[in-house]
Amino acid sequence: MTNDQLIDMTVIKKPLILKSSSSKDSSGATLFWRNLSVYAMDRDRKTINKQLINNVRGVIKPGDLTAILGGSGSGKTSLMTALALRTGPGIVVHGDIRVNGVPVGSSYMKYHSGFMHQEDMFIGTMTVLEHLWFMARMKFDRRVRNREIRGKIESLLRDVGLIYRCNVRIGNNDDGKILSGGEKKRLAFATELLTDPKILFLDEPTTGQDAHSASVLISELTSFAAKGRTVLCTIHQPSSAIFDCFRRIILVADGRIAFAGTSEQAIRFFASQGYKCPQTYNPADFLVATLAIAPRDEDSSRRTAQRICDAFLTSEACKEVDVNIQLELHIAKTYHWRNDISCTNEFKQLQCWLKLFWMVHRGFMQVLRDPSLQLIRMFQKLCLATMAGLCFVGAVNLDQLGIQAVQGVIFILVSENAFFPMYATLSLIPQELPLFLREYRAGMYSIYLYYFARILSLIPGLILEPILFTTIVYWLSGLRATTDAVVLTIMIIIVTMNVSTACGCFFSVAFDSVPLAMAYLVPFDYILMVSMGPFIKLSTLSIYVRWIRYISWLLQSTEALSIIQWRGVHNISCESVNEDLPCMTDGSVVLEYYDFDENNFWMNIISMSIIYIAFHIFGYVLLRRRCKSI
Ligand SMILES: Nc1ncnc2c1ncn2[C@@H]1O[C@H](COP(=O)(O)OP(=O)(O)OP(=O)(O)O)[C@@H](O)[C@H]1O
Repeated sequence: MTNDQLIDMTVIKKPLILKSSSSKDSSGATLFWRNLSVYAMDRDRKTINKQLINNVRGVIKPGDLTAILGGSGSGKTSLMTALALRTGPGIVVHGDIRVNGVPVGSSYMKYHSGFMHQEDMFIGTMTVLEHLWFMARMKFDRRVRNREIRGKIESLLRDVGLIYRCNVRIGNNDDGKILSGGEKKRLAFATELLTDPKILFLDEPTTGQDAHSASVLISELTSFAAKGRTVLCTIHQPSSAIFDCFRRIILVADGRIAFAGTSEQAIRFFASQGYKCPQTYNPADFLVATLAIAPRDEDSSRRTAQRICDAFLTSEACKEVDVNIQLELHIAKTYHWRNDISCTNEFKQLQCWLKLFWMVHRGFMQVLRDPSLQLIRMFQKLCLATMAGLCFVGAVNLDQLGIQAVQGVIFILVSENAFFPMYATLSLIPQELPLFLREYRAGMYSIYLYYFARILSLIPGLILEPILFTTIVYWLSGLRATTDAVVLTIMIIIVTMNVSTACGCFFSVAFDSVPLAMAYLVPFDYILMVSMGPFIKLSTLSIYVRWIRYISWLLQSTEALSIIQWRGVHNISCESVNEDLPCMTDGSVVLEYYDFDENNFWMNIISMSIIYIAFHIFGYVLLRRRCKSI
């Protein structure tokens, strides 16, 4: 879909009823919490490392734009992620979090709330439109038609001012066509608005934006809240104009609530505690500065903050919070219809295979559009294949020296299509893990779908590359010129490359970083390489590494390729050989010399396939474990 198509698209006459994950129930959501504490656990997950939030309560209502304010490290993000039920595994939340008086779980929040994170994460190679389209497909009910999705995306792009940037790539840093930091924030905002969530959480939405863009975003939030949505955001140093837009504020200091209510109430409350905001001061700055823990005067500023938090507990504003909570509980008991908040059953997720399609599509675009990865890689393959092939021009003959040349070409074919892809895949998971975890935790897809989609999107490259490389080397070196031999050689090299990539995937999941994965992979590769065949007779391998025979796909690949070249060859000449040296006139003798068995051909292919599946199964299991533990 082009920009023009999108802009000129016929306006849909009847009102859109988008069956997003949250739009089925149009009633508002009053979120309240009581006795809420949040703890960060130690690595062992048994002992508490730090209390992030200390026994707090509060209410936010539909229609209100509420801001959580506080100094850096005061606990704003911890409070908001706890309320959104999106804390990581190392965080424990204790307390009562309810919507419309009913306790809610993370699945409710997944379906009915949006969460805009402080750090934007996008796939830089996608355009704005492609990104929103992908998100819509993943988040919308499957009954929503494409036309409706287009309409929704168009109106959102207009609202956030990105309509004329819809075909621009989101970009990373090194490519000319990229969105600015502020535009990325607006895109992240539009992404969350796609599903029209009942509750919207935003962590520092204005960070990185100029004053004008920040005000535009806040006014967008105000209009979104005005539609009966509940909006809660954390914010750092808002300007006076932005501060005035917040219907209610929650001030946080050292994990406690220092105030909750309107900004006017806050200023009056602080004045009553002896902290009067000067006329010319930005009230937000004043309130945050009063509560901030000054590094040079930590004890005294901490005492001040604690005193204000204690005073808030006996204030009128706190009583108002309590009254509101009691009222919500009473309404929930009296009007049972309001309790029907678990309408997620009606939501029909996109079918697995369609999700897989969109994820593979995104993966393809990532691979295809990454010039650093694709073009350079193909060019490199082409050059390497030509150079390697040229080294063997005229050397592959049916004589004693030719035997060495054939085994040399086989070594080049196997090693070049094994080691490079293996190392190239090592960065795959560490690079993508943060985005994947975010999307997985937002309930967009399952772990197995992600893993499967990622493998599928790599496969075209893993077929094209070996075909290109093998064809050039095969032709230049002049290996056995029968169709069978060429096709089988290409097939085995494709399998070899795929197994190597599966091994790379496994190591990339197993270790947190690329250097750590390399530290383990390099010695493993040495063993694989030494036991490939050309360097040592397999029967003389030390007993400690003899097992490698069963798991070394490099050895199995070398054996299969050697069988292709030497099976049925009976006329190797001995003319150029010194009379004292043995002469191998038959292909079967050559295979024997390397301890290869002619009957192992299909067994090798089956073994390589089993190793491929095993690496991916282990990779998937480890990825699952990592997702549950990070
Ligand atoms: N997982 C954790 N383990 C230990 N300490 C943590 C953890 N998460 C947060 N903290 C600490 O808890 C405190 C509150 O963190 P939080 O991110 O909620 O603050 P914040 O008010 O959002 O800060 P900022 O405005 O700088 O983002 C900080 O001192 C932080 O270092």
